[in-house]
Parts: sequence; C-alpha cells; structure tokens
Amino acid sequence: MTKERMEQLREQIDEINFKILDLMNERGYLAKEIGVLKKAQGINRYDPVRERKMLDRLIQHNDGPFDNGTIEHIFKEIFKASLELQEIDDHKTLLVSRENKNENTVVRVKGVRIGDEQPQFIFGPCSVESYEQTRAVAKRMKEKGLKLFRGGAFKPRTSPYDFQGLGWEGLKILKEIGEEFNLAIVSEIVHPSHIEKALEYVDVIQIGARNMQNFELLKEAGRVKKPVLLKRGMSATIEEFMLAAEYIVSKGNEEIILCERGIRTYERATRNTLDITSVPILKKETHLPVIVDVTHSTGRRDLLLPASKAALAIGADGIMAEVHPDPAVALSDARQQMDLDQFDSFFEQLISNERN
Ligand SMILES: C=C(O[C@@H]1C=C(C(=O)O)C=C[C@H]1O)C(=O)O
Repeated sequence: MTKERMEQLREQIDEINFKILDLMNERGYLAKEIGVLKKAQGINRYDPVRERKMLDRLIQHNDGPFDNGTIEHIFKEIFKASLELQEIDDHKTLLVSRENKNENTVVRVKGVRIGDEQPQFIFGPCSVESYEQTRAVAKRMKEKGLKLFRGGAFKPRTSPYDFQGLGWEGLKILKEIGEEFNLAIVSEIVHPSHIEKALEYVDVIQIGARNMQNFELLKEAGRVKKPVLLKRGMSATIEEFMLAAEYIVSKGNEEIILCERGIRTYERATRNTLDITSVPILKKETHLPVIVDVTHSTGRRDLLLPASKAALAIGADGIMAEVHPDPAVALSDARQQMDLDQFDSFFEQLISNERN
C-alpha cells in the first residue's frame, strides 16, 4: 500500500518537474527577449530593483512549506541563470576557437609544419652569449636534422642586474648561424617598436611569458606576416592565454604557436608547475598548435625527458628545450640547460620513444 502511494507521489513529482521545466524555459525565452530590448536601448541587463520587487511579491504570496529564505534563494538562482542566458548571445566566438575554425592551423616555418601530424622540436641556448657558443649548439642540431633553433637576444630578466642579452648583436649572430646551417630562428622580441626590424632576423617572433599580456606588443605582432610563438604567462589562466592569442589573430596574424611553460604555484620542487592538461584543453578549445617548454616549466635537467614524453603523449605538437655547450658557465639558466652530450642522449631517447 505505502509502496503504491509512493509511486503515485513520484509520478506526480515527475509531472510537476516537466511543468517546471517547460515554465522555466518559457521564462528563459522571455528573459532573452527582454535582454535584446535592453541592449538596443543601451541599458544594463542586471536590474536589482526589479529583482527585489519580484522577490518581495513572491514572499508575500508564499504559503509554505518552503520558507522565505529558500524561495528567495531558488528565485535568485533563476534570475542569475536568466541573466547568463541574456549574455550568451553576446559572447563573440573567439577567432582562435575551434568553434570558429574546426581544422588545425598548421604553422609553416622553413618547410617545417608545426601542428601537423609529426611532433616538432625547438632547441637552442637560453641566451645568445657569443658566436662560438651559439654555433656549437646549432651545429649539433644540424647533425640531427633539426630545423628550429631558439636563442634569446633580448632577455627580460627578473633582476635588472642579471644578463640582459646581447640585443641586436645577438639577433645578428642568430641570423648568421641560421643562414650557415639553414635553421629557422626563434627569438624573443620585447618591444612593439622592434617587431618590424626583427622581421629581418627571425623566422618566428617569440613573445615571452612576462609579456603575454603586453597588449601593444601582441597587437604589433598581429599586424605582421610572421609566425608568433606565444608563451603562457606565469600566472595566466588558460582563458587569459587564449585571449592573448586572440589579440594577435584579431589583427590579422593567425600563425600562432601556443607554448605551455608552467605556471606559478606553491610547489618548489620544480621551477614552475607544468600544467600538462592545458595541452589537450588548448587543443580542444583552439585550432592552434600547442608545444611544451620543458626547460622553463621544470627547471630541472633530470625531468626534461619524462616531461617531454608526457607532453607528446598528451597531444603536444612539439617540445622546446634549452641546450648550451657549457651550461655551468651560462649567463642565464645555468642549472637547467643540457650540455651537448646530454642533448644527444635526451633526443635519442625521445625519438626512440616516439618510434615505439
Ligand atoms: C529579465 C530581466 O533581466 C534580468 C533578469 C531578471 C529575471 O530573470 O527576472 C530580472 C531582472 C534582471 O536582472 C528583466 O529586467 O526583467
């Protein structure tokens, strides 16, 4: 008997659920229409006075069993959801989003296709310190058939007393070595007014983590026809990272490589915390290639190989890492760069892992 009664009651609840659902959606359409009218008149969508009046009237009519606080709470949720519904129509689809463009963007640099099937590798010293130091790394890369060479000439350093890079002199060295070994040069540019001139020297403009929200720099990089390697800011959310890329694309340059380089957390065992799941998230949310900088994220030589394997396994389009002929005397990042022998064994193990 009680069992039957319970079934009956549940049936009634089910019916009421459907009625509430239909009424909620009917209400949603009305709220959306009000949203359109408000937008046309340029008035604020959120109207707390109207909300207060509605809540007061509802409470006056409330005969229980729910108490007034609960009714207020439930209806406030409905108002909030209606407001969100009004705003969804207004969200422009980002140009960098998969929703806007389904196929992968493939960035082509000197015959290398980044974001296509094959993973790609960008190696080189943290900073260009001299012609000889830079050339030694480039030579080793050439021997491996590698094409993408990184090297910092303009170095945004935390301390003004640390090595600031060789500047234009460094870019000249990179250009010369790039020509000698037919390598593509990836180097950071820090000032919007340098972008134009840098086109003569680099094949990929890097925008570093500290400049991810330098909006003038992003806009300038968006105005040129040159691939951009955009690093995630040290404390940037994935959404902020995507919006930084949007700045570049919105100015006309779609050739962007996103680079996850670790984020700042409380963990001190690594230099930064490699946010490995940002890779599949960015691949899903955007159509841009995503690479992982294993050097800056981990800050530890012993983690370069496992972090690289993890990055490729989770879907990264490439790996970036730092190599120096004599890391102990390097002017920047001495503790985390690989020497040439370590580089040989790192790369050998990485590609044999890829082959298997
Ligand atoms: C729908 C409106 O816009 C918003 C949503 C409300 C609602 O869901 O009832 C109420 C006030 C506004 O914050 C409106 O102004 O009527």
